[in-house]
Amino acid sequence: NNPAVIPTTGQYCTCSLPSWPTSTTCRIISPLSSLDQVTTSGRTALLEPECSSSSHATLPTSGTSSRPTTPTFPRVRSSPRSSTSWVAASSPSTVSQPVDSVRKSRAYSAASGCLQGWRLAAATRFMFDMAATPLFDVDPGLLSWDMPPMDAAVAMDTVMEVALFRVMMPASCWRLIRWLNMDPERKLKAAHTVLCAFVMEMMDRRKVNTCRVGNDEEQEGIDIFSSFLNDPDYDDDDLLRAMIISYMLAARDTVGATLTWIFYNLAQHPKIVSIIRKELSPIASRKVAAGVDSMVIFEPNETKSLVYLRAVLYETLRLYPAAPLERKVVAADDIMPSGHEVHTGDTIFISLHSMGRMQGIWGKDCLNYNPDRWFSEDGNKLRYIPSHKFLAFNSGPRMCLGKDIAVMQMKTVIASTLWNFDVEVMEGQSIQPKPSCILEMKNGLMVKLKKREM
Ligand code: HEM
Repeated sequence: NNPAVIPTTGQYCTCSLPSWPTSTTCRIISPLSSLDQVTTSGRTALLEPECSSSSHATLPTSGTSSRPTTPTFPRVRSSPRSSTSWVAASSPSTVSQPVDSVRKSRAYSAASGCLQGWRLAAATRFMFDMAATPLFDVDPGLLSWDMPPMDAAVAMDTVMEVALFRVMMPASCWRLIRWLNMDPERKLKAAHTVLCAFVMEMMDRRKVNTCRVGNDEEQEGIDIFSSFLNDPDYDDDDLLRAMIISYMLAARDTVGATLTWIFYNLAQHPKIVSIIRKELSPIASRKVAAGVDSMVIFEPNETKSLVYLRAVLYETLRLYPAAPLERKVVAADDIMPSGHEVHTGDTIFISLHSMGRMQGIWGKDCLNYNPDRWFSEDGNKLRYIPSHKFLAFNSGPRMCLGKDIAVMQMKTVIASTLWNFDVEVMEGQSIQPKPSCILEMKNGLMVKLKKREM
Protein backbone atom coordinates (compact mmCIF):
# COMPACT_ATOMS: atom_id res chain seq x y z
CA ASN A 1 0.00 0.00 0.00
CA ASN A 2 2.79 2.30 0.86
CA PRO A 3 5.84 0.94 -0.87
CA ALA A 4 9.20 2.24 0.11
CA VAL A 5 10.57 4.33 -2.70
CA ILE A 6 14.04 3.30 -3.65
CA PRO A 7 15.25 5.81 -6.14
CA THR A 8 18.59 4.78 -7.57
CA THR A 9 19.92 1.72 -9.27
CA GLY A 10 23.07 -0.13 -8.40
CA GLN A 11 22.93 0.22 -4.64
CA TYR A 12 24.09 -2.77 -2.74
CA CYS A 13 23.33 -3.25 0.86
CA THR A 14 26.11 -4.78 2.91
CA CYS A 15 23.89 -5.69 5.80
CA SER A 16 22.47 -8.32 3.54
CA LEU A 17 23.84 -11.77 3.08
CA PRO A 18 27.27 -12.38 1.66
CA SER A 19 27.87 -13.85 -1.78
CA TRP A 20 24.90 -12.32 -3.40
CA PRO A 21 24.91 -12.04 -7.14
CA THR A 22 25.65 -8.80 -8.86
CA SER A 23 24.10 -8.65 -12.21
CA THR A 24 24.47 -6.68 -15.37
CA THR A 25 20.86 -5.61 -15.12
CA CYS A 26 20.90 -5.14 -11.39
CA ARG A 27 17.98 -3.02 -10.25
CA ILE A 28 16.30 -2.24 -7.02
CA ILE A 29 12.60 -2.56 -6.62
CA SER A 30 10.27 -2.03 -3.73
CA PRO A 31 9.64 -5.15 -1.70
CA LEU A 32 5.99 -4.34 -1.27
CA SER A 33 5.19 -4.86 -4.92
CA SER A 34 2.51 -7.25 -6.02
CA LEU A 35 4.23 -10.60 -5.75
CA ASP A 36 1.39 -12.53 -7.35
CA GLN A 37 2.32 -11.11 -10.71
CA VAL A 38 5.86 -12.34 -10.72
CA THR A 39 6.23 -15.94 -11.45
CA THR A 40 8.72 -17.69 -14.65
CA SER A 41 13.12 -16.44 -16.46
CA GLY A 42 15.36 -14.08 -18.42
CA ARG A 43 16.97 -10.80 -17.35
CA THR A 44 17.79 -10.44 -13.74
CA ALA A 45 16.55 -7.68 -11.49
CA LEU A 46 17.87 -7.71 -7.98
CA LEU A 47 15.29 -6.70 -5.47
CA GLU A 48 17.45 -5.42 -2.69
CA PRO A 49 15.48 -3.13 -0.47
CA GLU A 50 16.79 -0.09 1.27
CA CYS A 51 18.19 -0.94 4.62
CA SER A 52 18.23 0.84 7.90
CA SER A 53 21.58 -0.48 8.98
CA SER A 54 24.58 1.79 9.15
CA SER A 55 26.46 -0.72 7.01
CA HIS A 56 24.50 0.39 3.99
CA ALA A 57 26.84 0.99 1.08
CA THR A 58 26.60 2.04 -2.51
CA LEU A 59 28.56 0.08 -5.01
CA PRO A 60 29.17 0.80 -8.66
CA THR A 61 26.25 0.17 -10.97
CA SER A 62 25.59 -2.47 -13.59
CA GLY A 63 28.20 -4.70 -15.04
CA THR A 64 30.47 -4.86 -12.06
CA SER A 65 31.62 -7.99 -10.39
CA SER A 66 32.14 -6.26 -7.06
CA ARG A 67 30.53 -7.85 -4.09
CA PRO A 68 29.52 -6.42 -0.79
CA THR A 69 31.76 -7.21 2.10
CA THR A 70 30.55 -9.89 4.41
CA PRO A 71 28.63 -8.34 7.28
CA THR A 72 30.31 -8.71 10.60
CA PHE A 73 28.16 -10.44 13.13
CA PRO A 74 28.84 -9.90 16.80
CA ARG A 75 31.15 -12.19 18.65
CA VAL A 76 29.52 -13.67 21.66
CA ARG A 77 30.71 -12.05 24.86
CA SER A 78 32.05 -14.23 27.56
CA SER A 79 30.04 -14.86 30.67
CA PRO A 80 31.53 -16.51 33.70
CA ARG A 81 29.61 -19.66 34.56
CA SER A 82 31.07 -22.76 35.97
CA SER A 83 28.73 -25.70 36.25
CA THR A 84 27.99 -27.52 33.06
CA SER A 85 25.49 -30.28 32.73
CA TRP A 86 26.12 -31.06 29.15
CA VAL A 87 26.97 -29.33 25.96
CA ALA A 88 24.87 -29.10 22.86
CA ALA A 89 24.99 -27.44 19.52
CA SER A 90 22.25 -26.80 17.06
CA SER A 91 22.47 -26.55 13.29
CA PRO A 92 24.06 -26.43 10.84
CA SER A 93 24.19 -29.99 9.75
CA THR A 94 27.76 -29.66 8.61
CA VAL A 95 30.18 -27.97 10.94
CA SER A 96 33.85 -27.95 10.17
CA GLN A 97 35.90 -27.54 13.34
CA PRO A 98 35.00 -26.29 16.79
CA VAL A 99 36.32 -22.84 17.52
CA ASP A 100 39.66 -23.03 19.33
CA SER A 101 38.58 -21.37 22.52
CA VAL A 102 35.62 -23.68 22.68
CA ARG A 103 37.81 -26.70 22.11
CA LYS A 104 39.99 -25.67 25.00
CA SER A 105 37.13 -25.00 27.36
CA ARG A 106 36.25 -27.17 30.33
CA ALA A 107 33.03 -28.13 28.67
CA TYR A 108 34.85 -29.60 25.75
CA SER A 109 37.19 -31.66 27.88
CA ALA A 110 34.22 -32.73 29.99
CA ALA A 111 32.68 -34.10 26.85
CA SER A 112 35.73 -36.34 26.43
CA GLY A 113 36.89 -34.82 23.21
CA CYS A 114 33.97 -36.14 21.23
CA LEU A 115 32.11 -32.87 21.15
CA GLN A 116 32.68 -32.27 17.49
CA GLY A 117 31.33 -35.65 16.55
CA TRP A 118 28.39 -35.09 18.85
CA ARG A 119 27.67 -31.67 17.38
CA LEU A 120 27.68 -32.97 13.88
CA ALA A 121 25.75 -36.05 14.62
CA ALA A 122 23.19 -34.77 17.06
CA ALA A 123 22.19 -31.56 15.30
CA THR A 124 21.86 -33.26 11.95
CA ARG A 125 20.26 -36.39 13.30
CA PHE A 126 17.78 -34.50 15.43
CA MET A 127 16.66 -32.25 12.59
CA PHE A 128 16.43 -35.17 10.21
CA ASP A 129 14.30 -37.21 12.57
CA MET A 130 12.16 -34.18 13.25
CA ALA A 131 11.61 -33.53 9.56
CA ALA A 132 10.86 -37.17 8.79
CA THR A 133 8.36 -37.79 11.55
CA PRO A 134 5.46 -35.61 10.35
CA LEU A 135 6.15 -36.83 6.82
CA PHE A 136 6.02 -40.56 7.36
CA ASP A 137 5.09 -41.07 10.98
CA VAL A 138 8.16 -43.31 10.91
CA ASP A 139 11.10 -42.38 13.07
CA PRO A 140 14.25 -42.99 11.01
CA GLY A 141 15.97 -43.47 14.37
CA LEU A 142 19.10 -41.49 13.59
CA LEU A 143 19.44 -40.64 17.28
CA SER A 144 19.32 -44.27 18.37
CA TRP A 145 22.29 -45.63 20.29
CA ASP A 146 23.83 -47.51 17.40
CA MET A 147 24.05 -44.22 15.42
CA PRO A 148 23.05 -45.63 12.01
CA PRO A 149 24.66 -44.11 8.91
CA MET A 150 22.96 -40.92 7.80
CA ASP A 151 23.60 -40.95 4.09
CA ALA A 152 20.25 -39.33 3.36
CA ALA A 153 21.00 -36.43 5.70
CA VAL A 154 24.36 -35.87 4.01
CA ALA A 155 22.66 -36.08 0.61
CA MET A 156 20.28 -33.34 1.70
CA ASP A 157 23.24 -31.12 2.59
CA THR A 158 24.56 -31.61 -0.93
CA VAL A 159 21.22 -30.71 -2.45
CA MET A 160 21.06 -27.47 -0.45
CA GLU A 161 24.60 -26.59 -1.46
CA VAL A 162 23.91 -27.12 -5.16
CA ALA A 163 20.57 -25.34 -4.85
CA LEU A 164 22.37 -22.07 -4.09
CA PHE A 165 24.56 -22.58 -7.15
CA ARG A 166 21.47 -23.13 -9.29
CA VAL A 167 19.70 -20.09 -7.88
CA MET A 168 22.68 -17.89 -8.77
CA MET A 169 23.52 -19.40 -12.17
CA PRO A 170 21.52 -18.92 -15.35
CA ALA A 171 19.68 -22.17 -16.11
CA SER A 172 21.61 -22.64 -19.38
CA CYS A 173 24.84 -22.75 -17.38
CA TRP A 174 23.91 -25.41 -14.88
CA ARG A 175 22.11 -27.40 -17.57
CA LEU A 176 25.36 -27.53 -19.56
CA ILE A 177 27.27 -28.62 -16.45
CA ARG A 178 24.66 -31.29 -15.84
CA TRP A 179 24.95 -32.47 -19.43
CA LEU A 180 28.75 -32.67 -19.06
CA ASN A 181 28.23 -34.55 -15.79
CA MET A 182 30.58 -32.30 -13.90
CA ASP A 183 30.51 -31.07 -10.30
CA PRO A 184 28.41 -29.77 -8.69
CA GLU A 185 25.71 -31.32 -10.89
CA ARG A 186 27.36 -34.73 -10.66
CA LYS A 187 27.28 -34.52 -6.87
CA LEU A 188 23.63 -33.54 -7.06
CA LYS A 189 22.83 -36.60 -9.15
CA ALA A 190 24.51 -38.89 -6.62
CA ALA A 191 22.67 -37.18 -3.75
CA HIS A 192 19.39 -37.57 -5.59
CA THR A 193 19.95 -41.32 -5.93
CA VAL A 194 20.59 -41.63 -2.19
CA LEU A 195 17.51 -39.59 -1.33
CA CYS A 196 15.29 -41.56 -3.68
CA ALA A 197 16.43 -44.82 -2.07
CA PHE A 198 15.73 -43.44 1.40
CA VAL A 199 12.29 -42.18 0.46
CA MET A 200 11.41 -45.48 -1.23
CA GLU A 201 12.37 -47.32 1.94
CA MET A 202 10.28 -44.98 4.10
CA MET A 203 7.36 -45.26 1.67
CA ASP A 204 7.50 -49.05 1.82
CA ARG A 205 7.69 -49.02 5.61
CA ARG A 206 4.81 -46.59 5.83
CA LYS A 207 2.57 -48.21 3.23
CA VAL A 208 2.45 -51.35 5.31
CA ASN A 209 0.55 -49.48 8.03
CA THR A 210 -1.52 -47.15 5.89
CA CYS A 211 -5.27 -47.23 5.91
CA ARG A 212 -7.60 -45.11 3.84
CA VAL A 213 -8.91 -42.00 5.53
CA GLY A 214 -11.99 -40.09 4.54
CA ASN A 215 -13.17 -36.71 5.66
CA ASP A 216 -11.13 -33.81 7.01
CA GLU A 217 -11.84 -34.69 10.58
CA GLU A 218 -10.47 -38.20 10.14
CA GLN A 219 -7.47 -36.78 8.35
CA GLU A 220 -6.46 -34.67 11.29
CA GLY A 221 -3.44 -36.17 12.96
CA ILE A 222 -2.29 -38.31 10.05
CA ASP A 223 1.17 -37.82 8.58
CA ILE A 224 1.77 -35.91 5.35
CA PHE A 225 2.79 -39.01 3.40
CA SER A 226 -0.50 -40.78 4.17
CA SER A 227 -2.47 -37.79 2.99
CA PHE A 228 -0.68 -38.03 -0.37
CA LEU A 229 -1.21 -41.78 -0.51
CA ASN A 230 -4.93 -41.16 -0.27
CA ASP A 231 -4.92 -38.57 -3.03
CA PRO A 232 -5.67 -39.99 -6.51
CA ASP A 233 -3.60 -37.17 -8.06
CA TYR A 234 -0.50 -38.76 -6.53
CA ASP A 235 -0.89 -42.39 -7.51
CA ASP A 236 2.34 -42.17 -9.53
CA ASP A 237 5.23 -43.30 -7.28
CA ASP A 238 7.79 -41.04 -9.02
CA LEU A 239 5.66 -37.98 -8.48
CA LEU A 240 4.98 -38.94 -4.90
CA ARG A 241 8.69 -39.49 -4.27
CA ALA A 242 9.58 -36.11 -5.77
CA MET A 243 6.94 -34.46 -3.63
CA ILE A 244 8.21 -36.13 -0.48
CA ILE A 245 11.80 -35.08 -1.22
CA SER A 246 10.59 -31.49 -1.69
CA TYR A 247 8.92 -31.63 1.69
CA MET A 248 12.04 -33.01 3.34
CA LEU A 249 14.14 -30.22 1.88
CA ALA A 250 11.57 -27.58 2.80
CA ALA A 251 11.15 -28.86 6.32
CA ARG A 252 14.54 -29.80 7.73
CA ASP A 253 16.97 -26.91 7.52
CA THR A 254 14.37 -24.15 7.76
CA VAL A 255 13.27 -25.30 11.20
CA GLY A 256 16.84 -26.21 12.28
CA ALA A 257 18.27 -22.85 11.24
CA THR A 258 15.44 -20.89 12.86
CA LEU A 259 15.80 -22.74 16.15
CA THR A 260 19.49 -21.90 16.19
CA TRP A 261 18.83 -18.17 15.75
CA ILE A 262 16.09 -18.29 18.37
CA PHE A 263 18.37 -19.77 21.04
CA TYR A 264 21.12 -17.38 20.06
CA ASN A 265 18.83 -14.37 20.52
CA LEU A 266 17.17 -15.65 23.66
CA ALA A 267 20.55 -16.15 25.30
CA GLN A 268 21.03 -12.41 24.95
CA HIS A 269 17.57 -11.49 26.19
CA PRO A 270 17.00 -13.11 29.58
CA LYS A 271 13.91 -10.95 30.17
CA ILE A 272 12.26 -12.49 27.12
CA VAL A 273 13.13 -15.95 28.44
CA SER A 274 11.42 -15.06 31.74
CA ILE A 275 8.27 -13.97 29.92
CA ILE A 276 8.22 -17.22 27.94
CA ARG A 277 8.62 -19.22 31.15
CA LYS A 278 5.80 -17.25 32.75
CA GLU A 279 3.59 -18.14 29.81
CA LEU A 280 4.57 -21.81 30.16
CA SER A 281 4.10 -21.89 33.90
CA PRO A 282 0.35 -22.75 34.11
CA ILE A 283 0.80 -25.69 31.71
CA ALA A 284 3.89 -26.92 33.55
CA SER A 285 2.15 -26.63 36.93
CA ARG A 286 -0.76 -28.72 35.69
CA LYS A 287 1.68 -31.37 34.49
CA VAL A 288 3.60 -31.40 37.72
CA ALA A 289 0.33 -31.68 39.66
CA ALA A 290 -0.57 -34.64 37.45
CA GLY A 291 2.60 -36.41 38.47
CA VAL A 292 5.32 -35.40 35.99
CA ASP A 293 8.41 -35.30 38.13
CA SER A 294 11.62 -34.77 36.19
CA MET A 295 11.44 -33.39 32.67
CA VAL A 296 8.33 -31.43 31.61
CA ILE A 297 7.66 -32.02 27.92
CA PHE A 298 5.19 -29.73 26.17
CA GLU A 299 2.90 -31.35 23.62
CA PRO A 300 1.88 -29.60 20.37
CA ASN A 301 -1.74 -29.04 21.44
CA GLU A 302 -0.56 -27.45 24.69
CA THR A 303 1.59 -24.88 22.92
CA LYS A 304 -1.11 -23.75 20.47
CA SER A 305 -2.34 -20.94 22.71
CA LEU A 306 1.12 -19.59 23.59
CA VAL A 307 0.99 -16.23 21.85
CA TYR A 308 4.15 -14.74 23.30
CA LEU A 309 6.16 -17.73 22.15
CA ARG A 310 4.67 -17.28 18.68
CA ALA A 311 5.70 -13.63 18.74
CA VAL A 312 9.25 -14.71 19.61
CA LEU A 313 9.27 -17.06 16.62
CA TYR A 314 8.02 -14.39 14.26
CA GLU A 315 10.44 -11.80 15.61
CA THR A 316 13.31 -14.21 15.00
CA LEU A 317 12.10 -14.98 11.51
CA ARG A 318 11.75 -11.27 10.78
CA LEU A 319 15.44 -10.66 11.49
CA TYR A 320 16.71 -14.08 10.47
CA PRO A 321 14.37 -15.45 7.78
CA ALA A 322 15.18 -19.12 7.19
CA ALA A 323 14.74 -18.57 3.45
CA PRO A 324 16.50 -15.19 3.12
CA LEU A 325 16.19 -14.87 -0.61
CA GLU A 326 13.10 -15.27 -2.77
CA ARG A 327 13.54 -15.73 -6.49
CA LYS A 328 10.63 -14.86 -8.73
CA VAL A 329 10.29 -14.57 -12.48
CA VAL A 330 7.99 -12.05 -14.08
CA ALA A 331 5.07 -13.63 -15.93
CA ALA A 332 3.92 -10.48 -17.75
CA ASP A 333 5.18 -6.92 -18.26
CA ASP A 334 4.01 -4.74 -15.44
CA ILE A 335 4.74 -1.70 -13.33
CA MET A 336 5.26 -2.34 -9.65
CA PRO A 337 3.57 -0.10 -7.06
CA SER A 338 6.99 1.49 -6.55
CA GLY A 339 6.95 2.63 -10.17
CA HIS A 340 9.58 0.16 -11.38
CA GLU A 341 8.90 -1.52 -14.68
CA VAL A 342 9.32 -5.26 -14.87
CA HIS A 343 9.32 -7.27 -18.06
CA THR A 344 8.26 -10.78 -18.92
CA GLY A 345 11.06 -13.16 -18.07
CA ASP A 346 12.86 -10.84 -15.66
CA THR A 347 14.16 -12.65 -12.63
CA ILE A 348 13.62 -10.85 -9.38
CA PHE A 349 15.45 -11.57 -6.17
CA ILE A 350 13.78 -10.37 -3.01
CA SER A 351 15.92 -10.05 0.07
CA LEU A 352 13.74 -11.07 2.96
CA HIS A 353 16.75 -10.56 5.17
CA SER A 354 16.86 -6.86 4.28
CA MET A 355 13.10 -6.46 4.33
CA GLY A 356 13.03 -7.58 7.94
CA ARG A 357 15.48 -4.79 8.80
CA MET A 358 13.92 -1.90 6.93
CA GLN A 359 12.86 1.15 8.87
CA GLY A 360 10.19 1.90 6.27
CA ILE A 361 8.48 -1.39 7.10
CA TRP A 362 9.18 -2.03 10.78
CA GLY A 363 9.80 1.41 12.22
CA LYS A 364 12.73 3.06 13.94
CA ASP A 365 13.52 0.10 16.18
CA CYS A 366 13.63 -2.27 13.21
CA LEU A 367 17.03 -3.63 14.24
CA ASN A 368 15.97 -4.42 17.81
CA TYR A 369 14.88 -7.89 18.83
CA ASN A 370 11.49 -7.08 20.29
CA PRO A 371 8.67 -9.67 20.26
CA ASP A 372 6.28 -7.04 21.66
CA ARG A 373 6.02 -5.43 18.24
CA TRP A 374 3.79 -8.35 17.23
CA PHE A 375 1.12 -7.47 19.80
CA SER A 376 -1.89 -5.21 19.46
CA GLU A 377 -1.99 -1.89 21.31
CA ASP A 378 -3.59 -3.41 24.40
CA GLY A 379 -0.88 -6.07 24.39
CA ASN A 380 -3.35 -8.94 24.63
CA LYS A 381 -3.41 -10.47 21.21
CA LEU A 382 -1.19 -10.77 18.18
CA ARG A 383 -1.75 -8.01 15.68
CA TYR A 384 -2.50 -8.76 12.03
CA ILE A 385 0.60 -8.40 9.89
CA PRO A 386 -0.01 -9.15 6.21
CA SER A 387 2.18 -11.83 4.65
CA HIS A 388 3.51 -9.42 2.00
CA LYS A 389 5.05 -7.44 4.85
CA PHE A 390 6.29 -10.42 6.83
CA LEU A 391 7.43 -12.63 3.97
CA ALA A 392 9.28 -15.32 5.94
CA PHE A 393 6.74 -17.93 4.85
CA ASN A 394 6.23 -16.30 1.45
CA SER A 395 2.97 -14.76 0.32
CA GLY A 396 0.22 -15.62 -2.13
CA PRO A 397 -0.45 -18.97 -3.76
CA ARG A 398 3.07 -20.33 -3.13
CA MET A 399 3.03 -19.67 0.54
CA CYS A 400 4.77 -22.19 2.79
CA LEU A 401 2.54 -25.22 3.19
CA GLY A 402 4.30 -26.31 6.35
CA LYS A 403 3.95 -23.09 8.32
CA ASP A 404 1.70 -24.53 11.00
CA ILE A 405 3.81 -27.66 11.37
CA ALA A 406 6.96 -25.53 11.60
CA VAL A 407 5.48 -23.24 14.24
CA MET A 408 4.18 -26.22 16.20
CA GLN A 409 7.53 -28.05 16.07
CA MET A 410 9.54 -25.01 17.07
CA LYS A 411 7.16 -24.11 19.90
CA THR A 412 7.39 -27.57 21.43
CA VAL A 413 11.20 -27.64 21.17
CA ILE A 414 11.64 -24.16 22.65
CA ALA A 415 9.06 -24.66 25.40
CA SER A 416 10.50 -27.99 26.51
CA THR A 417 14.09 -26.74 26.37
CA LEU A 418 13.53 -23.43 28.15
CA TRP A 419 11.36 -24.90 30.87
CA ASN A 420 13.85 -27.59 31.78
CA PHE A 421 17.18 -25.88 31.05
CA ASP A 422 19.09 -22.66 31.25
CA VAL A 423 20.66 -22.16 27.85
CA GLU A 424 23.96 -20.36 27.74
CA VAL A 425 25.75 -19.57 24.51
CA MET A 426 29.40 -20.54 24.83
CA GLU A 427 31.96 -17.82 24.64
CA GLY A 428 34.36 -17.12 21.83
CA GLN A 429 32.21 -18.19 18.92
CA SER A 430 32.14 -16.36 15.67
CA ILE A 431 28.50 -15.99 14.70
CA GLN A 432 28.15 -15.65 10.97
CA PRO A 433 25.59 -16.60 8.37
CA LYS A 434 26.56 -19.21 5.82
CA PRO A 435 26.12 -18.46 2.11
CA SER A 436 23.27 -20.84 1.38
CA CYS A 437 19.65 -20.90 0.31
CA ILE A 438 18.92 -21.26 4.02
CA LEU A 439 20.09 -18.74 6.58
CA GLU A 440 22.15 -21.15 8.67
CA MET A 441 24.92 -20.27 11.06
CA LYS A 442 28.21 -20.92 9.38
CA ASN A 443 29.84 -22.55 12.41
CA GLY A 444 26.75 -23.71 14.22
CA LEU A 445 26.01 -22.56 17.75
CA MET A 446 27.56 -24.08 20.83
CA VAL A 447 25.47 -23.80 23.98
CA LYS A 448 25.61 -25.13 27.52
CA LEU A 449 22.40 -26.58 28.85
CA LYS A 450 22.12 -26.52 32.62
CA LYS A 451 19.21 -28.28 34.31
CA ARG A 452 17.05 -25.69 36.03
CA GLU A 453 16.52 -25.94 39.75
CA MET A 454 12.79 -25.67 40.36
C1 HEM B 1 10.87 -21.98 9.90
C2 HEM B 1 10.32 -22.81 9.09
C3 HEM B 1 9.95 -22.56 7.66
C4 HEM B 1 10.07 -21.43 6.90
C5 HEM B 1 10.63 -20.08 7.32
C6 HEM B 1 9.56 -21.73 5.59
C7 HEM B 1 9.50 -20.84 4.55
C8 HEM B 1 9.06 -21.14 3.28
C9 HEM B 1 9.11 -20.25 2.16
C10 HEM B 1 9.66 -18.83 2.17
C11 HEM B 1 8.58 -20.90 1.11
C12 HEM B 1 8.43 -20.36 -0.33
C13 HEM B 1 9.61 -20.79 -1.14
C14 HEM B 1 9.51 -20.25 -2.55
O1 HEM B 1 8.57 -20.57 -3.26
O2 HEM B 1 10.36 -19.48 -2.94
C15 HEM B 1 8.20 -22.21 1.55
C16 HEM B 1 7.62 -23.16 0.74
C17 HEM B 1 7.27 -24.41 1.17
N1 HEM B 1 7.40 -24.91 2.44
FE1 HEM B 1 8.16 -23.94 4.04
N2 HEM B 1 9.13 -23.03 5.57
C18 HEM B 1 9.35 -23.57 6.80
C19 HEM B 1 9.08 -24.87 7.21
C20 HEM B 1 8.42 -25.80 6.45
C21 HEM B 1 8.04 -27.11 6.90
C22 HEM B 1 8.29 -27.67 8.30
C23 HEM B 1 7.45 -27.74 5.85
C24 HEM B 1 6.85 -29.11 5.73
C25 HEM B 1 6.47 -29.88 6.69
C26 HEM B 1 7.44 -26.82 4.74
C27 HEM B 1 6.91 -27.08 3.51
C28 HEM B 1 6.92 -26.21 2.44
C29 HEM B 1 6.47 -26.55 1.11
C30 HEM B 1 5.87 -27.88 0.67
C31 HEM B 1 6.67 -25.42 0.31
C32 HEM B 1 6.37 -25.26 -1.18
C33 HEM B 1 5.03 -24.60 -1.34
C34 HEM B 1 4.72 -24.34 -2.80
O3 HEM B 1 5.62 -24.10 -3.59
O4 HEM B 1 3.54 -24.37 -3.14
N3 HEM B 1 8.04 -25.64 5.14
N4 HEM B 1 8.50 -22.34 2.88
